[in-house]
Amino acid sequence: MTLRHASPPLPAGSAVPAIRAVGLRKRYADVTAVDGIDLTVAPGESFAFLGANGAGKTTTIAMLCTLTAPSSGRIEIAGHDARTDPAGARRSIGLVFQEATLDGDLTAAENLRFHADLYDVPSAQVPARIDEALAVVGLTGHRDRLVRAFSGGMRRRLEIARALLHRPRVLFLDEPTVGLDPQARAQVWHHLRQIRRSRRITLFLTTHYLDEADQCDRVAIIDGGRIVAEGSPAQLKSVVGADRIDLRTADDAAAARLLRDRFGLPVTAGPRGLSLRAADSTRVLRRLFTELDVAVYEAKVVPPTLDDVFLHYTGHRIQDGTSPASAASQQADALAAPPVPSPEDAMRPAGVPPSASGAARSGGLTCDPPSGPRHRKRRTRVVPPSPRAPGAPEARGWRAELRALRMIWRREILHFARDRTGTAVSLLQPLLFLFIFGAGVAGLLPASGGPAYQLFLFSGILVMAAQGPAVAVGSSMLWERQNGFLREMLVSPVRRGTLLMGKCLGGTTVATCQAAILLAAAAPIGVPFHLGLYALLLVEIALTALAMTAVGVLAAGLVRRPQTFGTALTVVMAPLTFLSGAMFPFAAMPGWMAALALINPLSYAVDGMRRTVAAFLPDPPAQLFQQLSVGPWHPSVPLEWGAITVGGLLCLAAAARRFSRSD
Ligand SMILES: Nc1ncnc2c1ncn2[C@@H]1O[C@H](COP(=O)(O)OP(=O)(O)OP(=O)(O)O)[C@@H](O)[C@H]1O
Repeated sequence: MTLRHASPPLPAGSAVPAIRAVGLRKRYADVTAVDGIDLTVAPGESFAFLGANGAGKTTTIAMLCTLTAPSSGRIEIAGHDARTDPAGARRSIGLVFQEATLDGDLTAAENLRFHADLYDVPSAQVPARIDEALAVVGLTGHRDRLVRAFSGGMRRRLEIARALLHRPRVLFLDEPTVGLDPQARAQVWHHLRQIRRSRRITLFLTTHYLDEADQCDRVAIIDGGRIVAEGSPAQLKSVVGADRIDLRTADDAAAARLLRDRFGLPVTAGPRGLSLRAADSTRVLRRLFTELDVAVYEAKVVPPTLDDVFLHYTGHRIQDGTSPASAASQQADALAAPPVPSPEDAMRPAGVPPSASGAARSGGLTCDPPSGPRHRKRRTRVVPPSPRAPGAPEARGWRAELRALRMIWRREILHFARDRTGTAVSLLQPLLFLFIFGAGVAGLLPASGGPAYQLFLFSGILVMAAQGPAVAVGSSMLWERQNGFLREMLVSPVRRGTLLMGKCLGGTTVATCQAAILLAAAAPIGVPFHLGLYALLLVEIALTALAMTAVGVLAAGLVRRPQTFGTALTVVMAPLTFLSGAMFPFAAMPGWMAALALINPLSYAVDGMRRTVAAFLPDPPAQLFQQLSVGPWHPSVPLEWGAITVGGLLCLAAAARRFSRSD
């Protein structure tokens, strides 16, 4: 049975709740993480979701923020239906994730700028908003420092600043202070209080810290995926009602016996003395000092806390750690902390469940029917569609999407420009192939070409240099998923297709730049200097990079872990490179290998570039520069590049389709 204090009436003029969820449920393969949650949060309210580890807090917040699709149920954020108008819902929310989701390789200001562009904050306002957001969280002096050098508390404050930048109506905070030291926690809360004072923003936070929940207007206790109690901290505590009296006496055993037999009060003994509950603690204390035949050294009255409320409704204390998902862990919790009976429980007739007595006692409570399978159907309500929230921004147009695309692209370029070591290392392999492997093999082939072998190798080296960083975009997406940054993009109102396109264009540009650096090696190995040739090679490198980036992002949609992606990449790309004709001519391949080369897309890129180089050579050795052929037919160069481009675009479409469906 769920006990709920009636939600406060919405403030005048705000008919649209900040958050409304009805019958929210999320089922993973073998776990029901959220099991039928209904809640309404008014604009300007602060609302805490209090629950132990695994209770379903993060899953609920992920659904409310449109990051995870509910298995069933309905969500509205500031009047926007999360299913039919996810962009509207996303524009209305700011989210501070449980794990840091900042880009450590960007500065604080760059992280904020990135966010402003994703949310299409008017360009003219962006510098002032960045200054303001940094000032609100006390980070003005750290504006141009790389975030990777920030402490945990500074990162969390920067995330709060970022979440506020687009002026959301609702700020979601998932365990905002988890892992922070007490000083950093205090700072975060100081800033949150300031933000609440200065803006009429709705705060929705999940926490398992009681003091944080205690500061909120309303608290919902979640256990096993269900809300078991909801109300203001004072209302919830009033359900427990009784104060706790901690006693130190001259003889605890005798005192406990007397308290039970003479006073009729259930007592628990602990390492720090005796504990009992009393609704009228003042009267009980007076009796203790006058009527108990055992000396009382110390008596401490502790008013009910949210932990007592939590214990009352869940049967375990929140500090006990994980939510008891299984009967075994429930037993362990029960053993670790047996529930202290409240006075109502003590007075309750046998057979009446504890929460029923609480409901009977507390005025102003609303009581949902029990949530067993028989009753669940009756709880499902149909919520009529809400009008659009007043002042809600217009739907995003193509300009906003273009702006986001440019920013995502720019971030890739910034990473590339700052990672000089990475660039140097990835250029090393093709250079080693060209100058060491190439020079060595050239010595073996004096009759068929000699130094011409390096000319032959050159196109393969260019493809290799473009292909590596291009495919690696898939790996970077998986790392971003793992370190959380991808969620910053996914929770924004930007279309997923735009996010993917931005990553692809960024990857294509970086890969093209890397391979273009190798054009500097063209003259030393004898490629004639001709601007037309260099321009053609640059276009071909870019087409190769685009196609391989698309392959990379498609592959990223098929695996979950970046480590798996890295291994798969080595296993797949090494044979494809050898089978592409990059290092030996098609004519030298045995029949089975030549057949495989024909179905290898890299072969067409290598062949296309090689034929471009050959067209500018005065006398290319025929044996080395033999074209790729399907029987007697030689595909033309435009056909080869057309096939590569179409193949790349098909991969991109498949990747976009997969990306738009993933959580
Ligand atoms: N992607 C997933 N696949 C399978 N089970 C999941 C997934 N995400 C969450 N769960 C399960 O759903 C339940 C609720 O998890 P959730 O992360 O929402 O809890 P929480 O209250 O946020 O816990 P914490 O305080 O530790 O973050 C847990 O049993 C968890 O193992």
